[in-house]
Amino acid sequence: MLIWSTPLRDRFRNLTARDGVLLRGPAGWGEFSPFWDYDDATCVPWLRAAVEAATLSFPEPRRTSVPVNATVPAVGPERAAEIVRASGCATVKVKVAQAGQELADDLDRVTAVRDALGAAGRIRVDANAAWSVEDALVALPRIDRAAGGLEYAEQPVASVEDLARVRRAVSVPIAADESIRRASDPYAVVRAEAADVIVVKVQPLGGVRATLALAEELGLPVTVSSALESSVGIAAGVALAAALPRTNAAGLATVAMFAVDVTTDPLLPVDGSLPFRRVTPDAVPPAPPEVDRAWRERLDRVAALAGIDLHEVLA
Ligand SMILES: O=C(O)CCC(=O)C1=CC=C[C@@H](O)[C@@H]1C(=O)O
Ligand SMILES: [Mg+2]
Repeated sequence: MLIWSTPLRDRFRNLTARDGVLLRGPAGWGEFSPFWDYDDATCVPWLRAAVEAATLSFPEPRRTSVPVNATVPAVGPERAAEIVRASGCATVKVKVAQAGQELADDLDRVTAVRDALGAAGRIRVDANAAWSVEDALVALPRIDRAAGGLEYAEQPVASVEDLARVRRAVSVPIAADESIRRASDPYAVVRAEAADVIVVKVQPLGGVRATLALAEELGLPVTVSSALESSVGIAAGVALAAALPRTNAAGLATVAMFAVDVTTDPLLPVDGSLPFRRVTPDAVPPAPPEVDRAWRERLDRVAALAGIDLHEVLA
């Protein structure tokens, strides 16, 4: 077992650092890295995903690489343009509706992204459920104009009912993220016709196979996205995107946000794509002792809750 920790280059999801556990099993390495604000029960599918990656091979890929989006946190316009240019990606996801910021900040950021990206690239935004319906109806048409057309808006509002309301009222396509990965009933999005696209993530949805099955049942166009994993976890996201019949540009270029990765051969985009491959952690940035201890205790608690004997599974 390896425990890693890295600072982030820019604040993201109110985080300035990211850490997690890497587990080695007969098939390779798996990652367990639920965010610290998740309780133990919520972490059970995250552990199942790690165990799957460590014990089973990835499903047969339909493609050897997957296109990815650059991810722009709620930074100022100059930094946003710099991230876009450095990424080489033709699709960019921009965070909007950050607490403490104004719509003007979102418009400046999105305008800078369009300038840096050029006319041909796609721009999507993610509000992480921060708007009310009223806010979304004001903000989305203005951001759509500043972007010169949005591919879609991810989780503009929190509830499935409100997503459906916003979707009916604006011309911008709507993607559901939290309404899929944090929901007890991901099918509610389909029943309510609340989204044009679903965003899926391997760890919160319990692994590559479980997520493939869910995506097939939901039947909507899919964007695979990361949970801000190290390259080990990102490899499982690439495996999912590579196995899907069709996929939008995936939100898997997030190792670029890390100051340090766990490998000397990180999964960073080349010409806007990531290759399908396993990752071996050969340069793990160690966690401070208290973080290391907290992960070991958390892993034990979640494994007990999940009924998983890690010694047996990973041996
Ligand atoms: O999708 C991307 O471009 C990057 C990943 C990403 O945005 C996220 C990763 C981890 C946690 C989430 O808050 C966030 C998201 O909301 O999609
Ligand atoms: Mg999201």
